[in-house]
Amino acid sequence: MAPVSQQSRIGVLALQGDVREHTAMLHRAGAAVRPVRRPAELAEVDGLVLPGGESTAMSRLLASFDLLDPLRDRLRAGLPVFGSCAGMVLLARQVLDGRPDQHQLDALDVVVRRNAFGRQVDSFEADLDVTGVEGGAVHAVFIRAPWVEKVGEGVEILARVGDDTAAGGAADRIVAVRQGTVLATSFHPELTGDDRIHRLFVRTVSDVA
Ligand SMILES: NC(=O)CC[C@H](N)C(=O)O
Repeated sequence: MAPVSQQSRIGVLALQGDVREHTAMLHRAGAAVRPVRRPAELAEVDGLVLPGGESTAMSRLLASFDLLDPLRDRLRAGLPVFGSCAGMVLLARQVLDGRPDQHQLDALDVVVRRNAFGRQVDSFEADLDVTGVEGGAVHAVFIRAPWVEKVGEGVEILARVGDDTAAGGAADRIVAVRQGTVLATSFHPELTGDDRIHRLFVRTVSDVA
């Protein structure tokens, strides 16, 4: 098999959010990386990352850059995608506390609660076991993070985090999921210098490319 770097062209949606950080991690994970801002750029990639940032802003920009329908079409056709935080919100079938004008990509059969862990000041870090990631816990950074409130049948839960502020006692919240070639995390693996989640995604892309 040819090295991953020659096989997989992975796009990073470059409209808003932490595009640079994802780009650096994908390079480290051995992928050829392209910024995606236009339909023609989207057409050329074998996988796509939707970065962390602000999902309402990103969804508006997707519409104004004429990317919404082409992206939905490619996702329906099986384009592998990884969304972190705001990216997870965009991929979800439904968002519980989304803005009424927020567009959903509906590529992941989950219901998410946006800003579920609270506001910017409630950002936190935690060490998580993530299914499919070997070599010990993943240090996860949560910034105004969503959690997954409900998963559909084909969705695999990869990680949970304890929420000790939950009403009625501590609860476990779902913070990483996979459905086929769609991967999503509530947290930001692009910010911690640990490229194992990006490697997992690059492997997924090269398996289907
Ligand atoms: N760090 C993030 O990506 C925050 C996501 C933000 N809460 C949103 O709804 O888009």
